[in-house]
Amino acid sequence: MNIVLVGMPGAGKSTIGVLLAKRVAFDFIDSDLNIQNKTGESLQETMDRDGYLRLREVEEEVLSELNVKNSVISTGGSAVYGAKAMKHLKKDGIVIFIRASLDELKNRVSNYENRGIARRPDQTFQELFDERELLYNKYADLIVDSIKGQQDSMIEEIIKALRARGLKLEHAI
Ligand SMILES: Nc1ncnc2c1ncn2[C@@H]1O[C@H](COP(=O)(O)OP(=O)(O)O)[C@@H](O)[C@H]1O
Ligand SMILES: O=C(O)C1=C[C@@H](OP(=O)(O)O)[C@@H](O)[C@H](O)C1
Ligand SMILES: [Mg+2]
Repeated sequence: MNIVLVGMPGAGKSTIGVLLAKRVAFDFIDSDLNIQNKTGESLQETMDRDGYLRLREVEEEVLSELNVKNSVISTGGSAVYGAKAMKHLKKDGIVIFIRASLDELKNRVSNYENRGIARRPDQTFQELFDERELLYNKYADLIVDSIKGQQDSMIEEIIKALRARGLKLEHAI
């Protein structure tokens, strides 16, 4: 069984993911790095040359090809646009929506224009937030609020919720 983190850019998926993996003695995958490995370039370079839809396409390929167990998978914020990938991840994974407020995200993502977010060029942060909120909720098995400076207690909350769902986590400390 895997633990899959979804949510907006800046929500804390990568930060929480690696800490959580260490806590529960799972492997850790940040799918953004897998994408860069596959393309041999940065996410921004892929998007600059081929557009944001191409980045979403590669992301879906990478996620659909994952064949892992006992792993925490921190996805990129646009992963939920890939229905096939999400179906694949949900087959053997619990999906956790790391939910941050729009205001908190705005503080954390200061460089919205050039941070490599896979979005329509005319789309505002608010519009993107609203569009994606629906998708994160649709795929989430669990929702955990991303509280400023509270990474440790978020991890406690996740472990508690996973155990309540029957996940063994026998090596968790
Ligand atoms: N709970 C939190 N409180 C304060 N800052 C956080 C929290 N979680 C993440 N951050 C910060 O927000 C930024 C984005 O985090 P990151 O893990 O890269 O998010 P994501 O992978 O969801 O885009 C980083 O600078 C990180 O240190
Ligand atoms: O939300 C997005 O469109 C994206 C988020 C990024 O990952 P993080 O969510 O980890 O920042 C990365 O996958 C890519 O730049 C696109
Ligand atoms: Mg990330």
